[in-house]
Amino acid sequence: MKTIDDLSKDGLAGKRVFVRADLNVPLEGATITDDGRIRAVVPTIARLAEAGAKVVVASHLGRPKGAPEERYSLAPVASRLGELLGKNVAFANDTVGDSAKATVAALGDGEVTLLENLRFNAGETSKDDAERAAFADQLATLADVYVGDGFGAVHRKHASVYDLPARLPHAAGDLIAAEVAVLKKLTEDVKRPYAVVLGGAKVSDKLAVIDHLMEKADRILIGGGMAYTFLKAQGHEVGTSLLQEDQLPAVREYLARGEERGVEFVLPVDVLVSTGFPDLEAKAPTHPQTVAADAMPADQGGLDIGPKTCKLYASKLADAATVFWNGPMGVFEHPDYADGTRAVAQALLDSPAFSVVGGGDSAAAVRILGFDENAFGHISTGGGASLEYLEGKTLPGLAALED
Ligand SMILES: Nc1ncnc2c1ncn2[C@@H]1O[C@H](COP(=O)(O)OP(=O)(O)O)[C@@H](O)[C@H]1O
Ligand SMILES: O=C(OP(=O)(O)O)[C@H](O)COP(=O)(O)O
Repeated sequence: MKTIDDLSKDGLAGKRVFVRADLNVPLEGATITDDGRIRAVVPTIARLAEAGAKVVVASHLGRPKGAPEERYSLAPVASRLGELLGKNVAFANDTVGDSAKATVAALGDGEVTLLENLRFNAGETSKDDAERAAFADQLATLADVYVGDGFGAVHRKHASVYDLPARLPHAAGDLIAAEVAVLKKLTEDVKRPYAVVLGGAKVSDKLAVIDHLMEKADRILIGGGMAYTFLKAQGHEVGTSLLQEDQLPAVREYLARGEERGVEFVLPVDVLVSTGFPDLEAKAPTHPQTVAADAMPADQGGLDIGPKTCKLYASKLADAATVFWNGPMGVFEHPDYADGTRAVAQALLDSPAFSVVGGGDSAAAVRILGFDENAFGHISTGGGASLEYLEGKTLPGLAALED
């Protein structure tokens, strides 16, 4: 992959450089609750601006369905990016429309603009090659050079990630280069025992990587929204919990294969349950009950791992030499359901293991719960992206940056 150093050889002053970042940060209303993903790409943007480039930054936020939705606007991110860069960031309130064209045309050398959410355009995520290509053609008119630095989205075959770099001279940004350097080590020389902790809410995406992880990991600990498909596969009631019904046969097969191959699956022994989903903005107390994982009431859902599970998971991480963790153990955004995630983070710090924490929300959780991010081996900005990288897959957004 070419780097910014390679691009710099031809000079960047006066060139419009499109930076595909992952600025998909957690928001409560218009308040950014963790700006880690913005800080992670600031060095790349600052460096390009210092070289005199006209920097056009673009990202997705959340999962809007191809049309504008106010709650997924990147406007709050433009302000924060400006504060972190120490310079004004002009915000274009569309992606390839009049506002974007005018804002980019008005950029002076060394100035920065942020475009509105790429996913407000159906072409960004379309499975139809021609539709994606048409959107990439429109994006290409806004730039002379492409820098891919949205590591968290490199596993997505999306127009700005995959199709656009084919249309412009391109290189990897400093964040992608740094992420790949660390994760590459985990694919080559992993010290054992190797434990993987999986949780979070993107259950279908992440269940798919377990097949391969079983070839690599000695132990797989399951929490968060992932846990209930496993508990159900074992025949337990999971009430109103997140459940990937169509994956039950696959999960049963994983459990059977794990037993055969000596890969240990560690599942919750107790969980916190409640009726309904907690209000993450008001954060009013919800009085959850702790129940055994095989005795969940049919009218309630699991929102965190329980105290016995926290102890069990800490013991399974204490003697690991390498740990990869993606996905919070519960709905950590609400204080009633943050203890499981806190316990796993603490267990990683107490363990001598080299620990990699990956994922927008996992990384945010570690910081929001007050842990020192520098105390972990590596905090990756990508969850699905790092899991698929570890799987050995060709990631569209990395392949597109190759020469
Ligand atoms: N039991 C659960 N039920 C519903 N959502 C959950 C549960 N456990 C965790 N979550 C949610 O998972 C989300 C993060 O999932 P995900 O996006 O997969 O992680 P990451 O961004 O780290 O890859 C958090 O917003 C958290 O509230
Ligand atoms: O948050 C992200 O991924 P992650 O939750 O796996 O870390 C990325 O921004 C990708 O978002 P997507 O999973 O909606 O494509």
